[in-house]
Amino acid sequence: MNDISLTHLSSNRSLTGDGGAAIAVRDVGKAFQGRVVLERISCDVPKGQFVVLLGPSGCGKSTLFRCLTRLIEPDSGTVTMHGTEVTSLRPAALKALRREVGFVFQQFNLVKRFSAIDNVLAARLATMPLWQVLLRRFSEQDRQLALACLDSVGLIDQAYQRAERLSGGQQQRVAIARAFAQQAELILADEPISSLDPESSENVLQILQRAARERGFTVLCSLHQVDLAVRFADRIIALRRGRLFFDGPATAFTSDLREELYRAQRA
Ligand SMILES: Nc1ncnc2c1ncn2[C@@H]1O[C@H](COP(=O)(O)OP(=O)(O)OP(=O)(O)O)[C@@H](O)[C@H]1O
Repeated sequence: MNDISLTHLSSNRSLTGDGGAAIAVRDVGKAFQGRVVLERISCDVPKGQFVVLLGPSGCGKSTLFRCLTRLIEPDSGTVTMHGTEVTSLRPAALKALRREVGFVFQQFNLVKRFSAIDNVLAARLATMPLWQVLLRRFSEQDRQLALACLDSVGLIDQAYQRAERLSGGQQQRVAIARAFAQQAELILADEPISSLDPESSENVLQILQRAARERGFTVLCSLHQVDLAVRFADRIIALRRGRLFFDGPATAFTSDLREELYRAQRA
């Protein structure tokens, strides 16, 4: 891999880590038709860490996830990302902020008939002038970056394969490579392994973990698999019935707490 690609593979922030929060959530509340789904949630996602959001089905994970970039509008509270208060942004600024976030979805959201590299290059469209977009004229530098991103998820040999011919795990890795190519500081991965087999799941989580540890990305990822969360995450945020249940290092999320989190749901 050449120098250009290596340079561009890190997120824009310093790898030394300056502490502080990439995302600060303060007193966020949300109700649907009068039913409270999130109750005054406050938590931080520290810069450069791999943070997993956990909790039983229906506890409000997706709602909180979507409130972060206002795909769902919170009723109250504030969300701040890298010092910008997301909750007070006007539509154009909000749109620009969303472009600074690498989203990874459960269903990959790839263009199936495009090759892996073209899907990754799609991340560069927002930075290109319209005429280049229309002609799909990507610069050599963008192509090198896309190849480097595919290489970093172990898919360099599949770069010109159509997305629809790749396995689910491979497609999710292309989606992660696309988020890398965006050079966003923050990756939000909403249940990225829920449709993958165990081996592919571990592979994807390893890639996200390395993105934080070795490249300085901040990664927030919602999961259902507690064991994998404890194994891979630096930090865990757990919700129970719309309230914050746990927010701390993964090593402090004991088996008793795990039991309690899910017992509460059954009660
Ligand atoms: N648009 C909506 N309108 C009404 N109720 C909603 C809406 N979105 C979510 N809910 C409700 O809010 C609660 C929390 O849903 P949410 O999807 O955030 O939970 P979750 O923890 O992500 O669940 P899962 O793990 O099953 O995906 C659920 O009871 C759900 O039915």
